[in-house]
Amino acid sequence: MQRFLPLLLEVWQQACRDIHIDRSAPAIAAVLARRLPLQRLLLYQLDPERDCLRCLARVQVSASVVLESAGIESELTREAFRRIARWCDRRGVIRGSTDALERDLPGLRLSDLAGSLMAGGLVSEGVSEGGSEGAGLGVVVLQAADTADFDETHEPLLAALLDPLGVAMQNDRTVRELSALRASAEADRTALLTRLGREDITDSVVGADAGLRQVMCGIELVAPKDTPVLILGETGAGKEVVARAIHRGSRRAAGPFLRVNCGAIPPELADSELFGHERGSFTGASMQRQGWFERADGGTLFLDEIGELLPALQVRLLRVLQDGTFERVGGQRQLRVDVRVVAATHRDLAAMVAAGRFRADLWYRINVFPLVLPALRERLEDIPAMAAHFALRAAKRLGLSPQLPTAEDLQLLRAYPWPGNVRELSAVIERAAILGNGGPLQIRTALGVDMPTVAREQVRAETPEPDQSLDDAVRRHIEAALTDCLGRIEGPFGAARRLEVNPHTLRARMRRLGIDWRRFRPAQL
Ligand SMILES: Nc1ncnc2c1ncn2[C@@H]1O[C@H](COP(=O)(O)OP(=O)(O)OP(=O)(O)O)[C@@H](O)[C@H]1O
Repeated sequence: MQRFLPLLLEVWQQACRDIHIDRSAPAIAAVLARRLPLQRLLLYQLDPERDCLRCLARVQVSASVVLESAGIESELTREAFRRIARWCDRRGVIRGSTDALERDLPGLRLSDLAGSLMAGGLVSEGVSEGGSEGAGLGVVVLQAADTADFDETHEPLLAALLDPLGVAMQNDRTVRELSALRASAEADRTALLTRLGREDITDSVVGADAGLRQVMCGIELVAPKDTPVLILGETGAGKEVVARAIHRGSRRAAGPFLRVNCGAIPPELADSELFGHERGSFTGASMQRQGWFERADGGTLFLDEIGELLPALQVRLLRVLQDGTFERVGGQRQLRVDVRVVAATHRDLAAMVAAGRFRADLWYRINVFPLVLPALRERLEDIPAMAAHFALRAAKRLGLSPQLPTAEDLQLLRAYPWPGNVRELSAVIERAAILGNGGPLQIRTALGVDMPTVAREQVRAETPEPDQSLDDAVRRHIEAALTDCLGRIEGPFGAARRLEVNPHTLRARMRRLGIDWRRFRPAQL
């Protein structure tokens, strides 16, 4: 190893110069060409989600350019993928002809490369020889010049190169994942704002001067303090709207507002989601991650559906609320954050405490200032303003001329019991606007008043329980698509195409909802 140090140093330097490996590869190849009879350098990345090998860079040394076949993917059978991944995990090195390499690593398509070749397996940084399976990152292939062959003295050199090239590939992968996540977050934000019919998130509380007057008085009193707030109300009544209003009225308004749906956190990741984890603290924790508490530092953390919080997390949450400290999963260091917690639930928490399903000490801690949000049927005076608000919003979003509800429409809306509260009202108005198609709102039809009884019963039977959260509905929808697509996400037969969303957005949503594509892959694939 000692004798390769100057060369390795140069390779490390080139690898660090540009985090995108396809851009650093030509300089790395030029450095290697001074010690090896090198004609081409090829870098392949393993994609475990799609069982394929993707060519990231294919450099011709004489031209020092990345050739066009970079980016091409070869789909592998499950067995071939596993075989190459295991070989990479062992940091394998092979020398021989195209046939020999393809025989030992089936799936690595090298048929257009003639002459003497060497290949080496790349793994994530920090995984020792024979380390955990699944660290395999990719393969580096070197092709000798036409007039020369690689010999056994070249193998130790390639073995020494696996470290810097592995790190370069890991960095490349991380940066790609981060930019994909960022793009999907941006896309989600834009889509959300469009769905809300807003240019930006400037929340308005309809009914602030009428049915919600008392709630607004409570918000005004408590917002400037750092006291925890518990918002109680039926599903869709506007608990998040109230939580945001508290945040806006607090000294933390310029800080982050983060919402966590406690019922949608996958149990095995719950600790890490809330409190973060240190790198390597469990399988799959390839990077350090900040949890929700750290990310909400200086702002407000909205714990929605707090009644669903797992018992173990109830204990940890109590500790953060008491002294503001916690540790990341796998970490020793105590972290201190300045976070105001606003919690919400549609459940009867007092009854859950009495039944032993929610910790009494946590309940006292979060129940310092409860705000009870009345159901929509208890504040019928808000219906005209809300119906007008949602009608104008729907017209804007659908590109239709604005139509307001008539007196007869309002009478119908007041007579309806609204089990789904404001969320349901907003959906009914949007449906009425679509049915009206620019003409008067079709409130009767949208409410199902004109439907024959049989059809109405059928709709009712198919309507999800009001208790089913939006996350549950989205999860079921994604899982159905993954089942049909055998776990594939991208490509013409992938779930993203079927759901008409960007694959990055779908992956981010699956991560958030804790959906693992592998569950949908048939065993033989
Ligand atoms: N007072 C209000 N003014 C304007 N829009 C409202 C109001 N209340 C609720 N909404 C709208 O109704 C929908 C549901 O509100 P929100 O998500 O705050 O309800 P929630 O009680 O938090 O629901 P869940 O219990 O399902 O989490 C949102 O689109 C929200 O913008």
